[in-house]
Amino acid sequence: MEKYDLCVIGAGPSGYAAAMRALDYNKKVLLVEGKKLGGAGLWNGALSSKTWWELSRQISTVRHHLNLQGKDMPRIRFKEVYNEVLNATNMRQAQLLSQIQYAGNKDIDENITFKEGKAYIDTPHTVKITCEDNSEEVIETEHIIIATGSRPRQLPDIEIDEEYILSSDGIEHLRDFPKSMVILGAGVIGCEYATVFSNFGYTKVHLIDKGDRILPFEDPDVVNRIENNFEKNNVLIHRKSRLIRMEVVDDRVEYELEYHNGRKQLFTVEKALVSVGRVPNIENLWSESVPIEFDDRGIINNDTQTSVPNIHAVGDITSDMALVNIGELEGRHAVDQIFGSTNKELNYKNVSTIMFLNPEVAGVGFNEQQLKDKGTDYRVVTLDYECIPRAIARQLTDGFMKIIVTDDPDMKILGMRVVGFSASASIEAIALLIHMNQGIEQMAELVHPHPSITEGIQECARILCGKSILKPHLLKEHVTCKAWRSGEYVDLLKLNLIE
Ligand SMILES: Cc1cc2nc3c(=O)[nH]c(=O)nc-3n(C[C@H](O)[C@H](O)[C@H](O)COP(=O)(O)OP(=O)(O)OC[C@H]3O[C@@H](n4cnc5c(N)ncnc54)[C@H](O)[C@@H]3O)c2cc1C
Ligand SMILES: NC(=O)c1ccc[n+]([C@@H]2O[C@H](COP(=O)([O-])OP(=O)(O)OC[C@H]3O[C@@H](n4cnc5c(N)ncnc54)[C@H](O)[C@@H]3O)[C@@H](O)[C@H]2O)c1
Repeated sequence: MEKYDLCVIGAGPSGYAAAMRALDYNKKVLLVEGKKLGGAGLWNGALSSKTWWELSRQISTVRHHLNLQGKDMPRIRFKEVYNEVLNATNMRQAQLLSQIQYAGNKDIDENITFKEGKAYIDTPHTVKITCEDNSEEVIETEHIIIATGSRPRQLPDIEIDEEYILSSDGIEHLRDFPKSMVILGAGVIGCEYATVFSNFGYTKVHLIDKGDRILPFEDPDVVNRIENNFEKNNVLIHRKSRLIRMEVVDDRVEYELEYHNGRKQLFTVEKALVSVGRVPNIENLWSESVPIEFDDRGIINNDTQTSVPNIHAVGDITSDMALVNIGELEGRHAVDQIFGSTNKELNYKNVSTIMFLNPEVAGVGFNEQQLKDKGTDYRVVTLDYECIPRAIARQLTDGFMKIIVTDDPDMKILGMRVVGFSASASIEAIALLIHMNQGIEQMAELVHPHPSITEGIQECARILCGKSILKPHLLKEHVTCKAWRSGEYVDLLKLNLIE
């Protein structure tokens, strides 16, 4: 029986990051993958959907410029776009694979073996691997990391056939851009694909959520901007209604809504996408002799360690945020816990996120909604992209940024949201300041390159410090500065409290 220091089950971003970190400790590592190296970090997931988004943005921009000149856009074929998506995912997979092949070279100290097959934990120290040809192998290991990820959640009354009613795993089964598509679930995946399909311009998108608004976890000012742009782009957002049924009838998707006033309405579209969250892949993973505790949100763990001391769980298989950066963080942390001497606990307070919408939305730290729920007072400054020279030069002035700080003289940064072009790049500086538990003074004083989007952040910081170049009381349409105190907003500009 082959023996390893560590067996990592699942080669998505979390498992891959864990395996690579174990090499830093000169350990003998086995990485097992049941489907495709890269997991949802690449396939039907993060990289593929972002490539769809980037391509859809380019097409939408070209169409806009051609329209301005009174010219028609040539027809873009689905298959050609799909091939570009495939090139991107293949390119990334080849990189990941080449690292493994190099590290698998027995002549070098670091040693990793990659096996394709379904892993099953027989005992806390033995793992059975079943290959596609049904051959089986059992290996022995000191430690195990479970990184088997998640899959789309299904609803009991709606059958996903991946032909007419799709999950996010089925987008690539499409043969052409559908003329119409309803998206059920207006969370991150639903809104990102609504953006992609409406950007390409061939699909009339309908959007439904069980909540009162799209992206229910985001602040209303952010959501309003995204909703307005959806509607400008011909997306139909169903409001004040609930879905009664959805089924395939005569090769089309029929769905019925009931509105708050009791009225019912029937719609027919070509395709449907169901994006109502994801569920952890915990089935058929361990035997009864391995008492791993779990609930319907995933494997229960303490700082990645499961109820079986030599078995850790990381990434989407746990109930923490389902993101590539979180999976990688957890994968690396688990290895440090196992082989290192760290006693630092994982910290999710300062996670940067980005949603690929129209425009993109980046965030770090708390939003206003979360702080209000916690009962925390704060100050918040917002600045329109129309005040940022780089955005003007790019003619992408649709957006705004807001910085949220503590409501005291220290003005420690609590969070930030940026809605607009290059949003993700601009939050990094703020993420660092939060990490360092710093106030905004540093940001106000730095010399930023010009023209850059980060100059907008600098101006926000200066507004809060009362020393801005753009005087907020003279630019009231583009700048707000207020405090949330004891359950209501106080306008800091009106009261002249900051200048
Ligand atoms: C459409 C979509 C878009 C997304 N966009 C983003 C984004 O922009 N940014 C972001 O940060 N996150 C994004 N995510 C989330 C991100 O993809 C996941 O959080 C991330 O992939 C989780 O990584 P993981 O390694 O934990 O799991 P996965 O990526 O799901 O990988 C798990 C792997 O384990 C394998 N496996 C399962 N069971 C077994 C077994 N028994 N034996 C062997 N192997 C097994 C699976 O085949 C899979 O390859 C997106 C997700 C989706 C679906
Ligand atoms: N850019 C990114 O970082 C990115 C992109 C895509 C996915 N992801 C990750 O993948 C995860 C899963 O994405 P998701 O969009 O599937 O989940 P989600 O939790 O973001 O959204 C699910 C949506 O479905 C709605 N919903 C649930 N049940 C419903 C029902 N019966 N009828 C109608 N609506 C219903 C919810 O109200 C919610 O708005 C995300 O939480 C995120 O962690 C991240």
